[in-house]
Amino acid sequence: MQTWLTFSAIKMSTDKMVSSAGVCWTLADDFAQWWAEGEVVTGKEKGVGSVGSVTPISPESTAAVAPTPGPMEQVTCPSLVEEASHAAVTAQTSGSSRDSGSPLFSIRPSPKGGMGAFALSDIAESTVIMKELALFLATDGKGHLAEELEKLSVEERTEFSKLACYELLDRDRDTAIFKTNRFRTGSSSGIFLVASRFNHSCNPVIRYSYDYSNRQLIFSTKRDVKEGEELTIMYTPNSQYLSMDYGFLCDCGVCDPPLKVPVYYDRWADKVPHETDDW
Ligand SMILES: C[S@@+](CC[C@H](N)C(=O)[O-])C[C@H]1O[C@@H](n2cnc3c(N)ncnc32)[C@H](O)[C@@H]1O
Repeated sequence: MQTWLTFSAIKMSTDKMVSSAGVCWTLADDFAQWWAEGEVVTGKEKGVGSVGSVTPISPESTAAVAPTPGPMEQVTCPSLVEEASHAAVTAQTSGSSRDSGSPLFSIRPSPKGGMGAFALSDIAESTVIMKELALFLATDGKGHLAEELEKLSVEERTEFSKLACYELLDRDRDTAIFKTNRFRTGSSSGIFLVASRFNHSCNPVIRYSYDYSNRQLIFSTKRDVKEGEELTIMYTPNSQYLSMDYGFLCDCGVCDPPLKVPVYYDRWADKVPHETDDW
């Protein structure tokens, strides 16, 4: 019998509570920092413009081969549902705001494609369903990803290679996996093995923020969730980038016409953790 990977809500001790100061972060602040530090170096990072009005770069620099998705081989990662990875264990033990130890969600095949996260019970609005440490952080800088991958154990490296991969993002498979799954964590991006399994919706169920103090990605519900519902996040507020950056066309039904893009949005910054509800 197959056992899905499940995630429990564990009561947080006071010292593990996240300070709001640690979570608060804006793209504008961070962009100013990269710019000043000269960390804006390659590919997507070559934003043009000033903080607050970042000019989108052309699709070619992200999906060099073609702007529209062709047939792609989706890594469905069958073994993920049976093995608790390093990050999964971290996610479990990092707890949530709910007192019960019962599982809140499982990772299993999704009708959207590949794997997805699904609620195992009704979950109330504003529940922290997961806190996850990064498997690693890396920039797009030449060689940095390879350097970080070198540091992983064999098991961690295997988990990374099982993640979904939109192959048109890069000829190098590791880089393509990195780009398909990364979350922005300031001047670098992080790979979070469990968070990587959450699919996109333009009307997502989950909001996510990054806690710099504890280096955790925090997922919480935006509204009440019903048992069995897929737990989705928003990768980008502009659905036209989903085909170029992730290889699928959005069929959520709420993004046509496209969602309003806030002025501070930089398309370099897909999957930017945030705290507000304004997109
Ligand atoms: C970060 S992964 C998300 C988890 C992925 N489904 C898996 O199996 O690991 C991103 C990939 O998931 C798929 N995906 C995510 N959201 C989707 C959606 N709303 N509709 C179709 N495919 C989606 C796309 O293939 C995308 O490249």
